[in-house]
Amino acid sequence: MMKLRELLQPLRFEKIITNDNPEVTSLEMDSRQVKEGTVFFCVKGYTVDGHDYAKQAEERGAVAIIAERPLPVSIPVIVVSDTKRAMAKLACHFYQNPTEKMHVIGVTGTNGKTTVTHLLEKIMQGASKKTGLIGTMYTKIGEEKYETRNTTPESLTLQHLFKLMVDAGVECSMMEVSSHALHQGRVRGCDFDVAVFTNLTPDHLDYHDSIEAYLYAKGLLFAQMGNTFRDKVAVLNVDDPASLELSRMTTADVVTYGITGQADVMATNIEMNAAGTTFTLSAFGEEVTISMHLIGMFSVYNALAAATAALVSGVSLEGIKNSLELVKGVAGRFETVDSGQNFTVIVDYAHTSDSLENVLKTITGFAKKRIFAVVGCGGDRDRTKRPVMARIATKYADLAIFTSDNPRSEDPQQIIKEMVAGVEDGKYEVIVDREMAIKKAVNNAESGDIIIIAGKGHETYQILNDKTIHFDDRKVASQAIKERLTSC
Ligand SMILES: CC(=O)N[C@H]1[C@@H](OP(=O)(O)OP(=O)(O)OC[C@H]2O[C@@H](n3ccc(=O)[nH]c3=O)[C@H](O)[C@@H]2O)O[C@H](CO)[C@@H](O)[C@@H]1O[C@H](C)C(=O)N[C@@H](C)C(=O)N[C@H](CCC(=O)O)C(=O)O
Ligand SMILES: Nc1ncnc2c1ncn2[C@@H]1O[C@H](COP(=O)(O)OP(=O)(O)OP(=O)(O)O)[C@@H](O)[C@H]1O
Ligand SMILES: N[C@H](CCC[C@H](N)C(=O)O)C(=O)O
Ligand SMILES: [Mg+2]
Repeated sequence: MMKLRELLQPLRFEKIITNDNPEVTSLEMDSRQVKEGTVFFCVKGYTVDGHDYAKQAEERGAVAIIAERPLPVSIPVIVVSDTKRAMAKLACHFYQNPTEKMHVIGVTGTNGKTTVTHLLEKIMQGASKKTGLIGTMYTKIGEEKYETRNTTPESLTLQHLFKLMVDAGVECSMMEVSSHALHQGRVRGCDFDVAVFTNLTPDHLDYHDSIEAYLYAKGLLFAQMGNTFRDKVAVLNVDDPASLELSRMTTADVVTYGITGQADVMATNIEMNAAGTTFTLSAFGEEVTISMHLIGMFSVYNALAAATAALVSGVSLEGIKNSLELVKGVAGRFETVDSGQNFTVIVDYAHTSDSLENVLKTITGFAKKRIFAVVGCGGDRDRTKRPVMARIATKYADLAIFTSDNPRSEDPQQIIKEMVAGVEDGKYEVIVDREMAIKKAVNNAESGDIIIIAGKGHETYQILNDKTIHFDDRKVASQAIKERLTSC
């Protein structure tokens, strides 16, 4: 709680005309969440204009409104030039700059953010730190989970979550920082101690105008670490050419990791099989051998990214090894479904061309028989990845089954048509209904075959035009396997 005038103090260059000084109980940008004592921020969105909800906010008990123009309400309206900028600033002030009170690690990049933050969570917990985590699947404070709508929430939610973490005694917080969030300024005011870059490959080109614009958005995380030498560290993937550009955008110390290029933290002697991966991790003149359950070259990169961030955060190599070796996996990422069948079923969150190619290459490395790939592409998302993902699926799989993955407002048949346009060679079938597509793969698999069901991972829903239905690839696959086994 805070008085209005105190809340507005950080707005140094805005003209504030009000003599009122009510008690402020909360900050909201959604009129439907407004309560008695709320300060409501009017944000011009991609769908509607929050200024149109000022009256509703007043009726629900708002005590003041922050907006970009005067509004016909009887509570004070503070007119600012950019509501979102003011919102991030006031959120930090209202919640007492929580990120300055913890060690905060931000992770950005096209693929691997959820995995790296989860690996880091385990490593920091192994080092006896109380942890917080914000990302695609949930926000976690200690072991308690909170649902969030976006991978990286809007500043008001974000600062509130960080405040809850501080109150709960969290010492180290890991968060995924999406390019959308960076571009929209959702993380303004966050005091990142370490920023990690995983990789940059094409995605979200519906939102960002070009791959350069996409990279620029990612770069904001590193630029945002400030321009003074303050013990900040940028952890960059030396094997990804985008890292060079990112290093130019930051004044933080740069610590690199990699496999092929020369880096500060390296993985060598990599040996992989279907059960796990062993490699030598060397860093600053020391080395350890790590045997982890995660598989695939991309998992070695994720382990390196997490290990490097942990090292620069003060965790020992031995501690990192011990924690990484305990990790069984991350939900929905290369997660196997075992319901007593004699073939392998893997559910994975690959929803970009690069991630799909990575998982399929990994599977090809240990497949002894056929590979079935059940793949779809999201509606209202980057259309350029559709033909590429279909081409990759047919290149590596013996049979690709194209199906639906959250068609949202689009016609699922049309999405699949755009996928099919990319097929150059190889066998594919189209089964629009995802359940039927999974059943087809399960019913056709024989002993030793591998089915990869890609795109939805941990998701427990399918977003259709007019409704969202419950849908869990792991449950659907397990059910299909059981039905097949009982019918034999
Ligand atoms: C394109 C995009 O980023 N949209 C985000 C944006 O929504 P929007 O601009 O459409 O909001 P809007 O519906 O127009 O509403 C504008 C304002 O009016 C307010 N409003 C609206 C209705 C009402 O009755 N009363 C009211 O006050 C809203 O609360 C809001 O303040 O602001 C919302 C609130 O912060 C976000 O939840 C929403 O994310 C949507 C759900 C989304 O799908 N975003 C994706 C693209 C995204 O951000 N993804 C990244 C991850 C990507 C990745 O890692 O691969 C992420 O960080 O989640
Ligand atoms: N380092 C990596 N390089 C390439 N592909 C990866 C990497 N790590 C994971 N993947 C693939 O990407 C998928 C998504 O991984 P993860 O959820 O960790 O990424 P993310 O960056 O959090 O994705 P999102 O943008 O949806 O939040 C995995 O299921 C796997 O197929
Ligand atoms: N963070 C990603 C997740 C995509 C997951 C996939 N299942 C889809 O719906 O396209 C996005 O919102 O673009
Ligand atoms: Mg994620």
